[in-house]
Amino acid sequence: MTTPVATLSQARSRIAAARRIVVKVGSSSLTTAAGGLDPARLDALVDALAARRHAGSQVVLVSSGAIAAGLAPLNLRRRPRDLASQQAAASVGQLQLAHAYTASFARFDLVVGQVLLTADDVVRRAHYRNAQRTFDRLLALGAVPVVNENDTVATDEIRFGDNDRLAALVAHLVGADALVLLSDVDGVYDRNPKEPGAKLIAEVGDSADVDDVDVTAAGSGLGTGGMASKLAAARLASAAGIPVLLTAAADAAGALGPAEVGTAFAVTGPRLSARRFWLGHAAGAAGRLHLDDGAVAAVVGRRRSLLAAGITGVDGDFEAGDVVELLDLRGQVVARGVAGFDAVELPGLIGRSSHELPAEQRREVVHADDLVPF
Ligand SMILES: Nc1ncnc2c1ncn2[C@@H]1O[C@H](COP(=O)(O)OP(=O)(O)O)[C@@H](O)[C@H]1O
Ligand SMILES: N[C@@H](CCC(=O)OP(=O)(O)O)C(=O)O
Repeated sequence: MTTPVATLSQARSRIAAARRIVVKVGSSSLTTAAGGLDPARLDALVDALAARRHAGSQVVLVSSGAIAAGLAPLNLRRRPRDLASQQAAASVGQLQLAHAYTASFARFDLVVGQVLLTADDVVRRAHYRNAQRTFDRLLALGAVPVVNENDTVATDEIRFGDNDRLAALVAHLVGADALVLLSDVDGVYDRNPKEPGAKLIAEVGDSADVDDVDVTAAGSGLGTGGMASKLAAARLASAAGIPVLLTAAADAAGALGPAEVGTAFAVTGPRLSARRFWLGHAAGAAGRLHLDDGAVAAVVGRRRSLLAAGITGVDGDFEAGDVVELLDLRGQVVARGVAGFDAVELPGLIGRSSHELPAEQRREVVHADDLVPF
């Protein structure tokens, strides 16, 4: 169904008009049930991306499927559970993916560039600036960046965990105008879509509106995240000013044209500066600071710096410059920030007022400029 842009919801018209768009496709949409890439589906996706490119938009593709594509060549019958076997499968499958995209985009004289990222690459300021520069240059040169998690080197601690989240982070990193999540289901349903009577939710004004939706039904078994990780990614992007469309990969041509398919998420917050976005959302806090109620009120309520006097405990082995989580007395994460001290220095300082501390230690434990309250 094609609708004139003027009658589309605000989210849908922004997605239709987006100049720079990040599209994420899940494993289940690219592979056969037995494992191995499905060339027909991959080509159909690339047809839709190339059409959008030729209509004047810049496109960044976040593609899963490395692990699934590596199963058949390694004679693995199902997705392995242990990290080392997943990494081995991804190492084989990523080459197949890259080759398949290179050949498929070449049908349209489009060149692809591979970008493999770990969560660490986007949590470290110098790394994310490098990634940002690479994306910008690839796009300026007319290439289509094809992104995946760098599965072969990512350990549990530095994994994004799922590519839905990676896609939301990349959408912010590249300053995208829209994020499109393509899956094997054509949108968010009010319950397991396989249940009779399940209804598609076409528009989400505030992602809290879908907090109560049942997303526990398992997906294809080839992907990782399921619907819960897609909703979390949509929440992350829409809160940072990026509208999101979630639909089926089979509807990619419609979703990237002005067709009214899937579930559209309106933006719920302003664009954040790159620094504050990464601080708040990038994975991998290196430690935790426990705050008393007064410190929570100062940091979250009044946007003040965190001083040693309001800290009741310290966990983790972090260094000054690392990202840490700030927790209230009930154990809820209330903010994230950059530590101003190494963890080993803090036990001697916490709970003490500034005037009790030696001059060289009389400074903020987390400066307000380096702090993102939730
Ligand atoms: N409320 C819901 N609405 C839509 N899909 C849901 C819902 N709950 C569970 N799902 C399941 O989520 C699956 C999509 O997740 P997943 O298999 O991880 O996809 P992908 O490989 O595209 O990342 C769908 O196959 C669907 O069965
Ligand atoms: N990096 C992994 C991605 C795993 C993942 O998030 O899969 P999916 O849930 O299908 O998007 C791979 O390429 O297999």
